[in-house]
Amino acid sequence: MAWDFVRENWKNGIEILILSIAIYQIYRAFRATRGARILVGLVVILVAVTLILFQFKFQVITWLVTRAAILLVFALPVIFQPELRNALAKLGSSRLFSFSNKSQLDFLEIFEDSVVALSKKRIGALFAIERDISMKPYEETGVTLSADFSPELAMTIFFPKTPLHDGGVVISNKKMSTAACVFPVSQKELSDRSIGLRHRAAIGVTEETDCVAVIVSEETGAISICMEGILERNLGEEKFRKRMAQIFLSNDDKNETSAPKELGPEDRVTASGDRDLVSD
Ligand SMILES: Nc1ncnc2c1ncn2[C@@H]1O[C@H](COP(=O)(O)OP(=O)(O)OP(=O)(O)O)[C@@H](O)[C@H]1O
Repeated sequence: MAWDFVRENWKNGIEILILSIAIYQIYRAFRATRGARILVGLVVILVAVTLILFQFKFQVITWLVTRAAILLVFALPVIFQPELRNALAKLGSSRLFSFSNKSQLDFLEIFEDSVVALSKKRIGALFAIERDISMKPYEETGVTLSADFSPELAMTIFFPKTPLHDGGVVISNKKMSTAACVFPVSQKELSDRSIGLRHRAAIGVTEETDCVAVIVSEETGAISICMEGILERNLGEEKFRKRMAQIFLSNDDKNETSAPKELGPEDRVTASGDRDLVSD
């Protein structure tokens, strides 16, 4: 009996499973976005109205609601325009910036050291490391540098009251491409009201592109990483370096990554030590 039931309905079971996974994945992708709230609101109104109409059988209102539901289908791409744009851009792009060789690994190490030095000196900073999606629209808001990354330059740019310290630095292909860039400030309602504009700009730019933002808080010196609009705050030095390696060093680079990690601290190019530009 039970076997017959399974034989007759296994296809329905698989269908339900596929649909559940798809709906859950869509929910996961969109739950933190502004569009999700609008959609939930619309769906709740639609379900409530449908239930009322089903109960009372109002013909004219039923006709109107059915037409409105069709309009909703056309409205969805507009409501989810930022999310769709992001998803399509990710789909159509290829990986241009992966740390796959020694020079790139060196860059990562210098970058980490610079961020740690900025943190120790409590110099507020915001970096956006470009990956697959172009950051051109944000680069256009800033001042072109096209300079090799160096701890000295990072310090000079973000040193308070200098002309370029306001805004973010875009790092593209291991170079500091632009400084003083204005990033989109996230519209997401943040539970933590203490999160200021620098961190919100990091959330905003990583919501719009696939870049990795690294933030140093001027107030506390805390280092944070932001990806896909998710902020990982107050990472200590060790955790910051570990997360950067996890993000940028893919599995097939393991052999190359292990070598520099074995170097002692004296072998590293540090922003403090010899290269100290700004006194504590
Ligand atoms: N849209 C933006 N794009 C890039 N940088 C921005 C943007 N808005 C603000 N900033 C930067 O953030 C600085 C102000 O930071 P604010 O104190 O509001 O933020 P915060 O997240 O609390 O950071 P901190 O912990 O460093 O104080 C500005 O001086 C500017 O350099």
